Amino acid sequence: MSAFPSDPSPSTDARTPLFDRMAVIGMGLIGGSVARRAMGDHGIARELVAFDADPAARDRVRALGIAHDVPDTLADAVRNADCVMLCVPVGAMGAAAAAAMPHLRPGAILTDVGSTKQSVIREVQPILRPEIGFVPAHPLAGTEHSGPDAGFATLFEGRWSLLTPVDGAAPPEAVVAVEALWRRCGAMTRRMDPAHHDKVLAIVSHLPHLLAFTICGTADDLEGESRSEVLQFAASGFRDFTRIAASDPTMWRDVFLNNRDALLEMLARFTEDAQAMARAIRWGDDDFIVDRIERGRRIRRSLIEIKQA
Ligand SMILES: NC(=O)C1=CN([C@@H]2O[C@H](COP(=O)(O)OP(=O)(O)OC[C@H]3O[C@@H](n4cnc5c(N)ncnc54)[C@H](O)[C@@H]3O)[C@@H](O)[C@H]2O)C=CC1
Ligand SMILES: O=C(O)C(=O)Cc1ccc(O)cc1
Repeated sequence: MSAFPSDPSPSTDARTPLFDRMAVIGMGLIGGSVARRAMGDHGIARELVAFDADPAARDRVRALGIAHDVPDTLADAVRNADCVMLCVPVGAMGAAAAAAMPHLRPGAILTDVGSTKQSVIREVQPILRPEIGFVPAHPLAGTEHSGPDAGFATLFEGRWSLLTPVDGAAPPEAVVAVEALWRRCGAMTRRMDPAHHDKVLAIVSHLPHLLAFTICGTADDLEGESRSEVLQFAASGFRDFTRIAASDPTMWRDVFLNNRDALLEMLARFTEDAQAMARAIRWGDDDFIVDRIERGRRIRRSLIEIKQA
């Protein structure tokens, strides 16, 4: 494995590419965004190869010109790559890693962008060849859109990318190289324990998506006039939920099923808190209600302060 220097700068200047040949597997929102960034001469890869299991997606990637090469097999895409990034739904990570493994060249780095980290590690680690470095990662950036047309090169700018390296799964220089890759995508990086990652993401991302899907379902179940009025008079609160609820079903089914324990724990806590709010409304407990709303406002203000800092 070649030695990669530590690269703390988030600069986007053209420079010596980190990788000679990088392969992106799964050319949807995230893979398509990484590919567009890498094709934009940000010192990421000299050659960007892309593969998607869906032939229509491969054709679209060719038409968009967001990869140097789009082979028809995963084996051809990963062969001779020094970095392979899996950008498929988390439920497909194990199969994609297994399909790639025999064709990876010794010293190659295998990384992923999955929204859950323990499940991906559980599936990839047992099949990892000793001469391959595996560096799990997760960019905290996305939209409700999916597919090859949804990506854009600036998606990761100013956003976090969390790395959850596992002892013995990759040499230190492979972890540094993946950090450098995300910085060249414009992201800030942090290393995190995989179990901790899954707990944090359960509350900041997975539970909010679950709530959005559920509230839209609840509104959709209303009968007659009330149901049509939901759409007619939807104010910004409900609209904000519908944006999140427009996200890809396969991706989110996989996230929920692959972060089951942490998500169910957060859902149980949420349900308890929602019940406490229901009780306060029933009994007219003004102080409790105001206290909860003020907490929400404080969190919103501190988020805006962090963004402006
Ligand atoms: N959408 C988002 O906002 C974010 C998603 N992620 C993670 O990134 C990954 C990709 O998500 P998106 O790009 O949003 O999904 P997407 O649905 O836009 O794209 C996924 C692509 O993977 C392809 N695919 C599925 N199985 C495959 C396989 N076995 N081999 C090759 N290609 C395969 C599909 O045909 C599709 O084109 C997921 O693991 C997701 O959890 C991470 C951060 C944000
Ligand atoms: O669109 C949104 O609101 C998101 O929350 C994007 C997102 C979705 C999944 C992730 O794992 C990370 C970020």
